[in-house]
Amino acid sequence: MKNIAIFASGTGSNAQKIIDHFRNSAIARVSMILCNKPGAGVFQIAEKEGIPSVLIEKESFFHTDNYITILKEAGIDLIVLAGFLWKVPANLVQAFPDTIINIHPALLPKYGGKGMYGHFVHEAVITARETESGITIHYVNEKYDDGATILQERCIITPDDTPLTLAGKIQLLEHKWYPLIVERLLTK
Ligand SMILES: Nc1nc2c(c(=O)[nH]1)N[C@@H](CN(C=O)c1ccc(C(=O)N[C@@H](CCC(=O)O)C(=O)O)cc1)CN2
Ligand SMILES: NCC(=O)N[C@@H]1O[C@H](COP(=O)([O-])[O-])[C@@H](O)[C@H]1O
Repeated sequence: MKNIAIFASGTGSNAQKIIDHFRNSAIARVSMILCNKPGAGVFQIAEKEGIPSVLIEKESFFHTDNYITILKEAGIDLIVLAGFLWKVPANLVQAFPDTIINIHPALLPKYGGKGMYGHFVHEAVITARETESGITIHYVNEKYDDGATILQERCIITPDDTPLTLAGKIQLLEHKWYPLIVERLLTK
């Protein structure tokens, strides 16, 4: 049984889909949820699902190895970032080589980097009059959105699309593909 830790900062819809995917699975389980935003919706998901949750404290996260210790002692096999809005520090990246993944709501390398998260991404894509967008699932390195790509899936943007309608198209792709990629990585 593999152990998954999910890092999130918001609603947690991707976390919920991953939890649902591995419910009653012999392959893996979501054994920990970590979040840096008190009151974030993902904490309600953790409580509902009976999954231990951790509130990430900024100073400790960026200046100690405390969370590395927590994750190692929990026997975490894969760290899944799902709307986590802080840069994972180098010590954590180095402690879990090729074991941290992220989902980005655009087709990297475009529309990535500092400031490019959530609705900001979709607004930039619509403003640029792109005819397609999509998702990128990638390994996490010390930089934002710079790690090796694992999967990209695309969606068409129509002239009547807004940042909100595009977000809906992107979310459907995320919810379909992220759980499948997590399982593929844990069974290869
Ligand atoms: N070391 C890494 N850490 C993280 C990565 C990564 O690729 N490497 N991905 C991000 C997720 N992400 C895009 O996919 C992303 C999230 C947030 C930001 C950003 O600009 N954040 C703001 C802070 C926002 C806040 O605190 O509310 C900032 O850094 O000023 C960019 C990209 C997760 N971590
Ligand atoms: N650059 C990072 C970024 O923008 N991540 C995005 O945050 C959302 C989290 O939604 P959720 O909390 O409902 O899973 C997702 O759309 C994810 O792609």
